[in-house]
Amino acid sequence: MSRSPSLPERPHRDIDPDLPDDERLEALRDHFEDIVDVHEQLTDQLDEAEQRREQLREKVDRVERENETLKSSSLYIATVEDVMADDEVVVKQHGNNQEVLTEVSPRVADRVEPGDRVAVNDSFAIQTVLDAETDARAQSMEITAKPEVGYEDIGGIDEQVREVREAVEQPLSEPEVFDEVGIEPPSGVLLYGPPGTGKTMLAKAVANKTDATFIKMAGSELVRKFIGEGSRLVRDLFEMAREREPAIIFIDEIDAIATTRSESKTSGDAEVQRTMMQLLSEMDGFEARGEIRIIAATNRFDMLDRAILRPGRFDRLIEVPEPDRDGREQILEIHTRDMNIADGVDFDAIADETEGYSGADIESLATEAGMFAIRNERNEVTHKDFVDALEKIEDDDSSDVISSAGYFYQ
Ligand SMILES: Nc1ncnc2c1ncn2[C@@H]1O[C@H](COP(=O)(O)OP(=O)(O)OP(=O)(O)O)[C@@H](O)[C@H]1O
Repeated sequence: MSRSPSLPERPHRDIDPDLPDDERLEALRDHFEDIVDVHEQLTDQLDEAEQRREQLREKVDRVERENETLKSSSLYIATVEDVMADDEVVVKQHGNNQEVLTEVSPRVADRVEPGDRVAVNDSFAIQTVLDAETDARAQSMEITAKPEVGYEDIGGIDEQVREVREAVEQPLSEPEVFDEVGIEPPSGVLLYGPPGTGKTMLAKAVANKTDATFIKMAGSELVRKFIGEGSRLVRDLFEMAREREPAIIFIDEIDAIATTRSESKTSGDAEVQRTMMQLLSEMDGFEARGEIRIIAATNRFDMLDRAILRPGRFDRLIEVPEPDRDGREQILEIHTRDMNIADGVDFDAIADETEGYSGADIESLATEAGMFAIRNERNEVTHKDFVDALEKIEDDDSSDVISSAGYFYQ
């Protein structure tokens, strides 16, 4: 930044009033010349300041224009391959892998390095450098080498457990069975039903049973701001799975990228559509009898784009409903396994009282009952604690604590 020039010294002269007239006149003339001199210097400085102001205004206008372009036009994601002299770089665009020699906006020129992920505009000029890709990958995927959930931890959905084992576990553990019979196992399995009913648990339990890495990604994570980013994440997801075979890919909230869209085709919609197409093409590309299985889940089956349900895609649909009375009792037993339960706790009666509760709601109920025991300085949980917990939950929020009650999903 340039420093503002220092001001000229203020002219000052002591003129003795007792001097003869001609000498006083001479002194005043000198003083006047000093003043003219300073005035000229100040005028020069003012001109310079004005020029600088003009330059700054132009710069502000340019930045504002660039900002507007950045905001208004679609940007594409690319990776920098090579940085050359004269602010030129080679970038490879995600999505089509096109390599282009392009220029960098001077604003970001000194920050661009090979390997960076950048956003480019229609003419491939680099507009901005994005966060490190590793971070984006790490943030959006949950990877567990061996999840600690077993089938015995899941209550009330035995039929769904059986179906998942057949469609996901068996192709991984006994692929030869499918070979011998000469059929392809289902490509993808879609679990649908209200929230908190055990869909994620099911996927984790299969991974545990088959010693497969569990890789979870939420559909909402795949809906990205920049063009090409969602499809890139989908590619990363499958790449990650290939690196860690055997693997179970679990895409939660698949509706975020696979809903039926209205007539309006905004660029955001088109991008979501592209992400879904990338997912389908990755699924088409992998070996049905291979070591990677894919499970998706949704609470909004009604909104799904039917294209994803075609054969070869998510072609095995498994509904995971709210637990029935017996299911609720089983889930209660599972979630109280490690609790110090007093004699006389009547799970049968509690199951009757919890109509509309999901598995997750029942888990909260058990925790709440335990809290009542602690508040009363007991280490045993009594039937009354469960009754108090039920009352508290109903009082706290009769509408949304029982999240799955009346939830529309089909
Ligand atoms: N059937 C069940 N048996 C035992 N526990 C359950 C069951 N369903 C849900 N839970 C409990 O609720 C928690 C949340 O369940 P989970 O994440 O599997 O639900 P989900 O169906 O995937 O929900 P969402 O649709 O909101 O992702 C589990 O960690 C578990 O403690």
